[in-house]
Amino acid sequence: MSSNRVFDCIVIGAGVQGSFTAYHLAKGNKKALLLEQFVLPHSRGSSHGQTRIIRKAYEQDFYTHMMEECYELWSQLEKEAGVELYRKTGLLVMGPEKSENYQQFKTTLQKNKIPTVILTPDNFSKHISNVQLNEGDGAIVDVTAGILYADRALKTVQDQFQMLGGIIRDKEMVTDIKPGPIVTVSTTAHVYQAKSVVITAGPWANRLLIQTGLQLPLQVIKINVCYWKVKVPGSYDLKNHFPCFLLTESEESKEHIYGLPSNEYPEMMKICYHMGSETDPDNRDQQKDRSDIDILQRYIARCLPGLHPEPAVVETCMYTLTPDRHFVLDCHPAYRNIVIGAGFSGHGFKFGPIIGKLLCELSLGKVPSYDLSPFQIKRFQANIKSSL
Ligand SMILES: Cc1cc2nc3c(=O)[nH]c(=O)nc-3n(C[C@H](O)[C@H](O)[C@H](O)COP(=O)(O)OP(=O)(O)OC[C@H]3O[C@@H](n4cnc5c(N)ncnc54)[C@H](O)[C@@H]3O)c2cc1C
Ligand SMILES: O=C(O)[C@@H]1CCCCN1
Repeated sequence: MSSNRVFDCIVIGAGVQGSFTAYHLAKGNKKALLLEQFVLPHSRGSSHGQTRIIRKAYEQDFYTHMMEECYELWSQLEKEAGVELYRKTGLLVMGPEKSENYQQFKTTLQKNKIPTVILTPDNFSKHISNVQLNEGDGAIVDVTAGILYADRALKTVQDQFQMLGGIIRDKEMVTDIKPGPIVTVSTTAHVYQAKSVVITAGPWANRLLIQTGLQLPLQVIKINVCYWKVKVPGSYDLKNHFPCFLLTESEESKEHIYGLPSNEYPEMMKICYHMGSETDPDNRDQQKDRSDIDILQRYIARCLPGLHPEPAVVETCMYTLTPDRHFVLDCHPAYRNIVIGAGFSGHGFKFGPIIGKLLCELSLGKVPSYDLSPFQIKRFQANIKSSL
């Protein structure tokens, strides 16, 4: 095989996780190829759109710990590329004061000494206008949180990868993976070989993994990304320091509702429901369920009086959920040189730089920088399908 088809590592899928993995490989002077089935940039996976939330507020300590370094890596990338990717806004976490989930957020923030502000029903409206705090709800602000400019971040990391000598081939769908000490990867255009392969295929992960005899318990869901028009200009604006928010549960639902200050479209706030209906990633537009939008409408009419309770714009994105909502970051159980990054369960974007670093370490056979036991495949033992 000609040397321009032979690599140290091939990364399959140029979403946020694959792009950061490729970038870390190139930074470590590895010859890396990043393959993408669609023409870049595209909006058919999980990493498109202008914004994502970045936060240290989490229910589990291990995510908060990873975010400490991750903030530094985002900032390094900003400096390296001379591009602004993060804007601090704070994240207002609200939820029934006595509920387990709200208490987990609060405890993790406080235990890890993350800068916070606690709001009480008495001083809430002095700090946050145009939001009705549910009766019995607590409110705590993760001051470190903010917005990541997602599309810009994706382009930046792909550009940096190429500047470091990395190769991206888009419009090349991987059609076959042949495991072995040297892995052979066939696409719709060529055949390549590499010492290791990283699969970061988002909602299509199981489609690729089946070729290696493995199926993970992943569920792909469609998210309606809704933008709501403000009644009074400026009232939920980034410029007026309106924060991101996350509601752990409400009268309307046990699932999170979350929002970002108006930014991408003038005077529209992005508010979404952290759940959706199962979909086939190639036919996601056929999934027309809008019960999530009904839940949002009811909440907005009740608690966000400055918004019209009708979505003005609805876009589409997908989550790939694991049963416990924790990521999969592991080597293939039968082939140690095939590494899997999957199941980011609707909260993986902010971790891109650290996930890229970890997947790169796994692909090089190095000891990973963090304890990856929460992310191992063997936790699914009971519901894993394998023909191995
Ligand atoms: C509405 C919404 C809001 C979110 N909000 C947040 C947030 O606020 N904060 C946060 O941290 N995270 C958030 N997330 C989650 C985050 O965006 C995802 O976890 C992350 O984008 C997943 O990235 P990925 O690289 O795994 O998947 P993807 O972006 O889907 O990338 C996978 C890529 O693999 C390619 N591919 C698949 N199969 C093949 C093949 N056979 N050959 C070649 N290429 C292939 C696909 O085309 C795709 O480009 C949100 C997600 C959604 C949908
Ligand atoms: O990862 C995040 O920060 C958001 C929180 C709410 C649900 C969607 N993802």
